[in-house]
Amino acid sequence: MTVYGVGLGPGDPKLVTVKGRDILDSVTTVYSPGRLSRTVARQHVPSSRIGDLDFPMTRDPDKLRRAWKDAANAVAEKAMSDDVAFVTLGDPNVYSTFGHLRRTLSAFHPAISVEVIPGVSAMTAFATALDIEIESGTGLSLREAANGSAPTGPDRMILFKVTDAVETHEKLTAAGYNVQFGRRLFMEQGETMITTDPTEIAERDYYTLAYAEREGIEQTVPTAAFNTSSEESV
Ligand SMILES: C[C@@]1(CC(=O)O)C2=NC(=C\c3[nH]c(c(CCC(=O)O)c3CC(=O)O)Cc3[nH]c(c(CC(=O)O)c3CCC(=O)O)/C=C3\N/C(=C\2)[C@@H](CCC(=O)O)[C@]3(C)CC(=O)O)/[C@H]1CCC(=O)O
Ligand SMILES: C[S@@+](CC[C@H](N)C(=O)[O-])C[C@H]1O[C@@H](n2cnc3c(N)ncnc32)[C@H](O)[C@@H]1O
Repeated sequence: MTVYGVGLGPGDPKLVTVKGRDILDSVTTVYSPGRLSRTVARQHVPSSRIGDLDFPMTRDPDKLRRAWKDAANAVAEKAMSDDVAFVTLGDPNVYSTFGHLRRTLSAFHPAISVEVIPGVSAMTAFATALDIEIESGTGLSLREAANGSAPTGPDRMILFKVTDAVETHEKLTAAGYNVQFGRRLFMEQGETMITTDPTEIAERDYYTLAYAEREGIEQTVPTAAFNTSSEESV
């Protein structure tokens, strides 16, 4: 049988894909790595079909390996007879626990088939919330910026896990970036926030992103000229 990795999108149950919802309807058990993804899954699945697994949020490699072996064993046992799903917020292949599950299954249970249903990642939800466009010809890098860190280099970056917005902002502006923050985007749990002022989101909240754009970069797409030309609109 199959283990489906289902991306739930940023949090709004209506942003779950039709295919993702069909899979959630069809499987016998839906596993989730945390409270928020479980809450979203619960909008589509009765609690009797939600599975129970324990995931430590730690950097300790021994603890992580032990927990993932236990989790993969439990999922694999169920998947001997049934199709099951493992949900994640956003997309399963973007900075997600699903990678751990897939690697552990392939190491210890190679016969189990795994299929991924993509989801609306926080990064595309963020572009929409900010009303920015990743124009043709431009690059965009994904980075992490936990605990006040501030990666630099690329012209445009989306930073995940911004847990100290004030310190990250200070470092990025010193390095020549303009920064915007987004918190709890397209989620029903908590208030959505978009701001350029890090003091408004000084309190730690894991569900925070930053968009950093190097000052002075130019738009190169042909239609950008319409914003400055004297051509008449109709
Ligand atoms: C250790 C730490 C370091 C760090 O962030 O680097 C870390 N998470 C931390 C905190 C934390 N995590 C979460 C909350 C909110 C709780 C709440 O409020 O409900 C808080 C609390 C807080 O921030 O206070 C929720 C959460 N996180 C992930 C998912 C699942 C998913 O999305 O798949 C969900 C549930 C989402 C849902 O509901 O489903 C996923 C990941 N978290 C990881 C690491 C990676 C795993 C380890 C590894 O692979 O090495 C991994 C796999 C990937 C990654 O994040 O790269 C840091 C420790 C604190 C510190 O010491 O600073
Ligand atoms: C472990 S990563 C999971 C990313 C997810 N797989 C995705 O594709 O969006 C968790 C980070 O994603 C970001 N994130 C996920 N959902 C979010 C949301 N609705 N609003 C703001 N940030 C979000 C936060 O930066 C959070 O620290």
